[in-house]
Amino acid sequence: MTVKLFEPYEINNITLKNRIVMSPMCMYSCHNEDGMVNDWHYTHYTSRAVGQVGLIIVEATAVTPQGRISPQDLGIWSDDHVEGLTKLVGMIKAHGAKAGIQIAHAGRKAELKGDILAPSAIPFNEKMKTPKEMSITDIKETVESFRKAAERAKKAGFDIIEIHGAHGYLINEFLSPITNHRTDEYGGSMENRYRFLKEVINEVKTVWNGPLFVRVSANDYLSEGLDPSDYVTIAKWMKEDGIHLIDVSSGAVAPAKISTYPGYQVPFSEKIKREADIPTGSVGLITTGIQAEEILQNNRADLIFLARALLRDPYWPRNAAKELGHEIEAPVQYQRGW
Ligand SMILES: Cc1cc2nc3c(=O)[nH]c(=O)nc-3n(C[C@H](O)[C@H](O)[C@H](O)COP(=O)(O)O)c2cc1C
Repeated sequence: MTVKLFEPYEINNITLKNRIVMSPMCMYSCHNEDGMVNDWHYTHYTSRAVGQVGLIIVEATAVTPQGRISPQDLGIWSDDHVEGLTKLVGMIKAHGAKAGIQIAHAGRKAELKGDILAPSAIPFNEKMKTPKEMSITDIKETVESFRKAAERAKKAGFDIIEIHGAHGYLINEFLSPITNHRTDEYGGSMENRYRFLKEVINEVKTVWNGPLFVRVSANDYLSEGLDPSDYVTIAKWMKEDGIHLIDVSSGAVAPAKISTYPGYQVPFSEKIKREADIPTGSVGLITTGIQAEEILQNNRADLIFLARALLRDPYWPRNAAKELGHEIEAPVQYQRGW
């Protein structure tokens, strides 16, 4: 039986050399609150490319200054960001990985000075600021900022764009009835709550024809929130709107107690993949090659997204290959010691 984890994967004319994806992870490492890439980012991302990860997705990168989660987040809200991102993409690709970027807006979970934005004026918890309810102008401007971010990502040479629609940030806040109490065309029915994401997708697609992913939180873990069945419907709409893959995460739209265990989000990916008939990525406590291979062999996801496992071990792919009895070529520099 071939080892699927190390088979190439083609998506919308881009070929990944294997199915291993570095999941987006904020590094909160910008200096001067300017959103600029610095040496930390070059080293951090390039070392995972050297470690033979197939696709590196650069962390949640803010489409507006107000859309940062923290002042140290990476930014893509200005043309000044393109130069550093171009160098980063070049370094990632020089080591054989494809480069992706997650474009994001933090919504009511921004921990910043000044106004923060959300579909409705409901704070995340009692310690956080009450956001301003977005006007139609705020909505239109934010949708446009996603398009401009995509244009800059294209200029920087990224292969893949992922829209951050998960974890209780702005897009997730529009989708969930817990955080969206609007009475206009952006609130009420699920179709109306999807409208903001639909507009972001359509706007991004005016400038981007490469692979386009969306990360979702497929379960709010609260009875009044969304569940994986709702996300099957949303995934069908996203497929119609031209999304190529759904990266399936969960939670964080509102405080909720959940228990996590190895592969706890895999069933959500499996359900969306089967019932909406769209490629998915699975993420969450996937730590071994055998676990990753089981998910792929049983068609429960198309790509394996790894976060903390790759923080601990940039050479995770090499170790997973050993575990699965599969040979992968070492980078030239390591051929004596791989
Ligand atoms: C330090 C850190 C930063 C993260 N930042 C992001 C982010 O920028 N965007 C995102 O969608 N998820 C983010 N996540 C979530 C991860 O991408 C991933 O979904 C989660 O950690 C579960 O995967 P794991 O069990 O492999 O770590 C972050 C996680 C960590 C540990």
